[in-house]
Amino acid sequence: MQSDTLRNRTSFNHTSENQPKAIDLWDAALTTGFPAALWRLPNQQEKHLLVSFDEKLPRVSADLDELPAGFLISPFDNLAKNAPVEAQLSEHLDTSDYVPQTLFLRADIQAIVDENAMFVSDHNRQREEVSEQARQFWKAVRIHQNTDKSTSPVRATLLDDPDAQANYERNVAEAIAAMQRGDFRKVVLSRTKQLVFSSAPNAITLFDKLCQQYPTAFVSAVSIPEKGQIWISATPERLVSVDANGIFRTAALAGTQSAFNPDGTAKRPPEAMWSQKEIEEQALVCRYIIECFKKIRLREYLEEGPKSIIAGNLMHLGTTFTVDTQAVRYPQLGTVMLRLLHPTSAVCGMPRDVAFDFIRRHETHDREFYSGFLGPVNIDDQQSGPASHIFVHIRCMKLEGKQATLFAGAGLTEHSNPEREWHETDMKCQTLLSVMSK
Ligand SMILES: C=C(O[C@@H]1C=C(C(=O)O)C=C[C@H]1O)C(=O)O
Repeated sequence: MQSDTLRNRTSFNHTSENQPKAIDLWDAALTTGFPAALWRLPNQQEKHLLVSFDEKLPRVSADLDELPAGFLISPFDNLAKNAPVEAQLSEHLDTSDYVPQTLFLRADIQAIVDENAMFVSDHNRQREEVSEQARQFWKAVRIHQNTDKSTSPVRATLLDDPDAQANYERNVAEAIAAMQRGDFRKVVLSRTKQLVFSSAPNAITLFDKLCQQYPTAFVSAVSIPEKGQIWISATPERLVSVDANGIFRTAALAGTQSAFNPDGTAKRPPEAMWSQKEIEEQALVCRYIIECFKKIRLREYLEEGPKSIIAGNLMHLGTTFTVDTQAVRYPQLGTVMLRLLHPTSAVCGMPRDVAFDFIRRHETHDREFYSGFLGPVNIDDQQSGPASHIFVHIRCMKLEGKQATLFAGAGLTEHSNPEREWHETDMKCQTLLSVMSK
């Protein structure tokens, strides 16, 4: 197969011999050093894969209206490194001193994989511009197609940090004291957990297991060769979506409990009991979203919830907000809300700037892409037109060869209990850990 034969959309039937599979495209991207993203939207079967021919990814501002088809991944702190926190969080940030940190993987090759076939299209900018990259890439695909993929199972070992719990609980206690003094109302403190594998695991295998185990999550694997990292996640939290019909969606998710009863049976969401602390915590996220709508004087939103929502091994309280951008004549709503919403109080706190500063002073790890956002932008699926689906990057891990770092946080209010919050972050780590022992 020559790249020349791949104009716009080519379909490969999995049943015919010697056709590449998604794993061949993914492995070829890894060996040629091209960035790649693999994802599956909530409640969908089809999987998507894209490969970008930019070895160093462009840093962009997350403008859903301007960007071509691709995939965004933003760190938690996605603002100017050189601007003070107050300036960064101000709505009036002068964008001329602003160095965007959001990475953009342009869809130079895009594949949609469903049960029977794979459809590949190339969005080559100027064909000549990337013809050498395309040649290298398809050559690598052919090599991978003919490579035996049977690998021995990889074992994951948790690296114990004996001080981690005490350090986390001390920070939580300080946050509670600050909130009792009235310094702020909510903050999300996170921690990490380190793992080492017996050999570098294949991200696609983990991705497939996550897709199977969490049908309602946004599951993704993003390879960023310039950082030597692959980020893998199964997040339940939608930040901003604008579908092919111009329907905007966002959600307020907070409050956490196990989705199982102590006897191991699954809880029924409508019967879940929530404490006042959790109800307030989630209400703060709703209020934050409504404040963002108020800033742009948008009143025509549909609010549904809060309802108990299953997210794998956990249950959360969630409220969804929907706007018909065509009816309200606000086509840029997705871009504007993305800018206003991130970081929401589901991952930062309230008031946002004070919570952001508290996190910066207390967390000893860099959150990097954890609690940032990620997702496809202006990507066409098989039926409708282009759509963008951006999610909050939680329930995630960073893979660097054989090493993995899991990230998890818990929303704190003045009524929090440090030990319980630690336990909550442990349950959140289980979302990914549970597929690694299988
Ligand atoms: C911060 C995380 O999750 C967020 C915090 C929650 C909470 O504090 O109850 C619940 C869902 C998410 O909005 C995480 O998973 O790391």
